[in-house]
Amino acid sequence: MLSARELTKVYNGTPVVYNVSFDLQPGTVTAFLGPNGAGKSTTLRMLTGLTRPTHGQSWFAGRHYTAWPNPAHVAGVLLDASATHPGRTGRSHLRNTAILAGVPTSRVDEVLNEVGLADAGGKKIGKYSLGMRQRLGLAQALLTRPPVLILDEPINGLDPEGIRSIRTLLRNHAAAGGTVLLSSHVLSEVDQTADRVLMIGNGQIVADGPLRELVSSQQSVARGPDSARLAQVLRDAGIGVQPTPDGAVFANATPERVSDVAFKAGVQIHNITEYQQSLEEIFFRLAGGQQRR
Ligand SMILES: Nc1ncnc2c1ncn2[C@@H]1O[C@H](COP(=O)(O)OP(=O)(O)OP(=O)(O)O)[C@@H](O)[C@H]1O
Repeated sequence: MLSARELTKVYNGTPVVYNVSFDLQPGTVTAFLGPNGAGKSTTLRMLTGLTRPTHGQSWFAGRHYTAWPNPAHVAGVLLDASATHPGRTGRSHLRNTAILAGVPTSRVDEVLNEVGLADAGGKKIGKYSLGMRQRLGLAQALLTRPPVLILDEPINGLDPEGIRSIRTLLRNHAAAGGTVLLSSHVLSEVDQTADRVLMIGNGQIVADGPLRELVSSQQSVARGPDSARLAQVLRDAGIGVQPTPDGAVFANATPERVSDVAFKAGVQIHNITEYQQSLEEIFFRLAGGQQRR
């Protein structure tokens, strides 16, 4: 299990990460979501010992990352995909990393294959596209077959096929009992990948929960033969309503409440569904309104 307690980082008197706590369980993919500058990278750097917290602690299976004799075997980390020598080939970069981590070099071709770089292993990293560098960073993180993956924006720069293959890879890692924490500032990137979302805004966790719970709303979209009458009876019951462009009624109440009110007023409803908030809407509701400390 990966745990963080009250992780806080203060730069020049300003907290850029404040009181961030979570526990991540094996078998799960967690997305760490927030806009640019929200504090995602700083948190990941604190977890992996690259930045010293001003306050708070974190543990991988009971010990801080850097307290493990060979941390690369505890967690595979991708923090900055550009931190590689451009004159080396992808394969030679991974071979060096494998030797340092005590991994047989036969693993290098395996992992190049896993991330879809089998044909590019002999090419100089300087000639790699951003997406290829992301894949190489991921290959490096996977080299030791670590139980935990900590990935900063791993999907950034990938084409749709790349996104699909990384999603599958991360889901498979979790299905095999691994723990994945990936950051992103693009909500749609993680909506088919993550079981759980930790949203961070201005350095603080603003939401934490399964994706399904975060997207559920207390709002409905109802359709009936007489939308104007339906809207009127809902309004009379104190429910905020709005017509939708396609002739339905958007109501600020659960489908159960809307159905009850309409039934009592004798107004027909043909179809009613809970309104599904997009991740963008949730994010801006929760994080967008936060004031900087
Ligand atoms: N070494 C540093 N010194 C001073 N301020 C820093 C330092 N590192 C990060 N910051 C500031 O901390 C805040 C959080 O940055 P961080 O990189 O953690 O955000 P992020 O959510 O990862 O954003 P991005 O998606 O842009 O990488 C930003 O305002 C950033 O300018």
